[in-house]
Amino acid sequence: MLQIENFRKSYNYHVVLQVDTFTISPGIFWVRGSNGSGKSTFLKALAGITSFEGDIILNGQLTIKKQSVAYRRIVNFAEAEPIFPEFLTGIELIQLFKTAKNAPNHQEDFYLESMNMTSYVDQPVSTYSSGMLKKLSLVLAFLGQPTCILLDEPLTTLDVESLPILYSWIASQCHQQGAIILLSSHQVFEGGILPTVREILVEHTTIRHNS
Ligand SMILES: Nc1ncnc2c1ncn2[C@@H]1O[C@H](COP(=O)(O)OP(=O)(O)OP(=O)(O)O)[C@@H](O)[C@H]1O
Repeated sequence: MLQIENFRKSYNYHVVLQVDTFTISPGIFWVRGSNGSGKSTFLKALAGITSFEGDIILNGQLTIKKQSVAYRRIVNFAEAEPIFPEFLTGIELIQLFKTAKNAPNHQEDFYLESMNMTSYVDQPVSTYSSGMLKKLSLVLAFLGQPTCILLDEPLTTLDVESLPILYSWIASQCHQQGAIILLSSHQVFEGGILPTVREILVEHTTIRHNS
C-alpha cells in the first residue's frame, strides 16, 4: 500500500500538484490526465526522483524521505522518454539495474526473450530506435522484486505485438507478488488481457480515484 501525505510539488513557486492524503492499494491503476496535468510529476515523485513537500510511505514502513535507498530498491520506474548513457549496451544497463535492485540471476532472460530483444541487447543503446529503448526501459522496470512499478506512458512507441506481452508481465507481477502497478496515459484504457484496472485521475492540480 502506498500512502501519500501532505504532498505538494511546485516548479518555480508554481504548485502543479497538491494532495492532502491519498492511498493506493495493491493492483493495477491507469493514471489518466490531459497533457500537462501532472502525471509524470506524480510518477516521478512516487519514484523518488523529484523533490516535493510531504511524504510517501510504502506498506506502512518505508518512507521515501527517511529510507530512500530501501524504498527505491523496491519501487521501479520507467520514464516516458527514456535516456541512457549512449556508450552502454542494453545488457550492461541491465546488469547495473540488477545490482541496484538485488535481482536474481538470469531474471532478465525471460523478459528479453519474450519481447524479442536478444538480437540487439548486446549493442550500444546509441544504435536503438525509440521503440527499442522503450522496451529496454520496460525490462529494467521489472527487475528485482518490485513492490511498486511505475510506467510513464508505456504504450508510446511500443508496437502492437509488444503490448499484450507487456500486459502479460503486468498481470503476472500482480498475481505473484500483489504489487502496485501504475501506468500513465492521456488515453482511456481500452481493455485487454489485464485483470481489473482501476483509474486514478490527475486534474485540477490534484489526484483522485475514479470509481
Ligand atoms: N522541470 C519542470 N520545470 C517547470 N515546470 C515543469 C517541469 N516539469 C513539468 N512542469 C510543469 O508541470 C506541469 C505538469 O507536467 P507533467 O509533465 O507532470 O504533466 P503530464 O500530465 O505528464 O503531461 P504530458 O501528458 O504532456 O506528458 C506542467 O504544467 C508542466 O509545464
